[in-house]
Amino acid sequence: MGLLVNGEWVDQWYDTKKHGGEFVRESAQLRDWIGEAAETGAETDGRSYPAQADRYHLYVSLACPWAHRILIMRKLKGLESLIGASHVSPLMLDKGWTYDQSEGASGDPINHVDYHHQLYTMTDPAYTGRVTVPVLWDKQRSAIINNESADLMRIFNRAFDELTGNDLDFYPEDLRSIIDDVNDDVYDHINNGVYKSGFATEQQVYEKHVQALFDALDRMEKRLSEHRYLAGEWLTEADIRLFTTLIRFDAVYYGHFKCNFKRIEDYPNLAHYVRELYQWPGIAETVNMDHIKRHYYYSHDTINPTRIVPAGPLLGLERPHDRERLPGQGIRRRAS
Ligand SMILES: N[C@@H](CCC(=O)N[C@@H](CS)C(=O)NCC(=O)O)C(=O)O
Repeated sequence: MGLLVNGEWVDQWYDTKKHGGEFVRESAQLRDWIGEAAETGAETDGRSYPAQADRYHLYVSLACPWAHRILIMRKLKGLESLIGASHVSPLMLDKGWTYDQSEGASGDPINHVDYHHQLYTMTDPAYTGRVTVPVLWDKQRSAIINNESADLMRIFNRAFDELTGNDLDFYPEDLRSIIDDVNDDVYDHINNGVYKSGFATEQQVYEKHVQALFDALDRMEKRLSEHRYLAGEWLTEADIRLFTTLIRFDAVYYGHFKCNFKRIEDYPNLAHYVRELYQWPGIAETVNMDHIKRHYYYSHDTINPTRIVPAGPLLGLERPHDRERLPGQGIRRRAS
């Protein structure tokens, strides 16, 4: 694993020493938009490009929780025929993410690159920073349009609606303040909290983040004991953002990242909630447990030097759930 420095690839693990043993996530740098940013609730000073069929291409990892959000949005917003997708190999080693088909990648039919970092240097030959998935690629300009999953969710939620006729709204205006509050808590303490726990290189830093993670899981458990979904009766982007961490939790974060006060299976509401979302039409097809487990256990050799990938656990995600006991209305439609 590494990063680009002035357009040159440097093989280097996260520098936690610089921050007293803390993993500090770098902000995404490429933040252009598609369609009207204001309509999606976004504030951006990036440029905006038009929504067009077959102009954009998504590059993801099937292992990555941030990329997974976008695959779910692409599926539920009916964008698969308009926006193609390629996935990297689950093994992220000295050259970073690769499109090596012999290692489980899809290959790259658009730019024919071997390494994901080449997409960044095609965009900016002097790029300095981490090379992350997901990215949305503009085939017309041969450049990355945006590499921040939170932005891409909002773009997919709105920009292509006139082309697809899909008016499902995962960020309804009247629920935005609740969604924003939940997102802040979930992002800092859960989505990023598992990484801050797992990548910590000092005992007290790990303990601080793992405690904050489980305090936040307790808050979500309580919220979901009263409401079918995080923002109430409607399934929103907040649920998708929590789901991609929960679905990886018992298989990866509990063991590999030492987030082990409890499993998700031990929380009655979270356990049933994750099953409801997994069983939501289209979502199970976006979950690839083989890539998820192989990526983390094989790529992070500082944490797991033997690279043995655990055989279990058996997750039983197809088991029935009890979420119908709470009132739910599904996904909001923009017109309603
Ligand atoms: N802010 C980004 C973060 C994405 C991210 O960190 N992706 C990970 C994979 S799960 C990655 O590509 N990491 C490579 C690295 O940090 O070098 C987003 O949400 O889109």
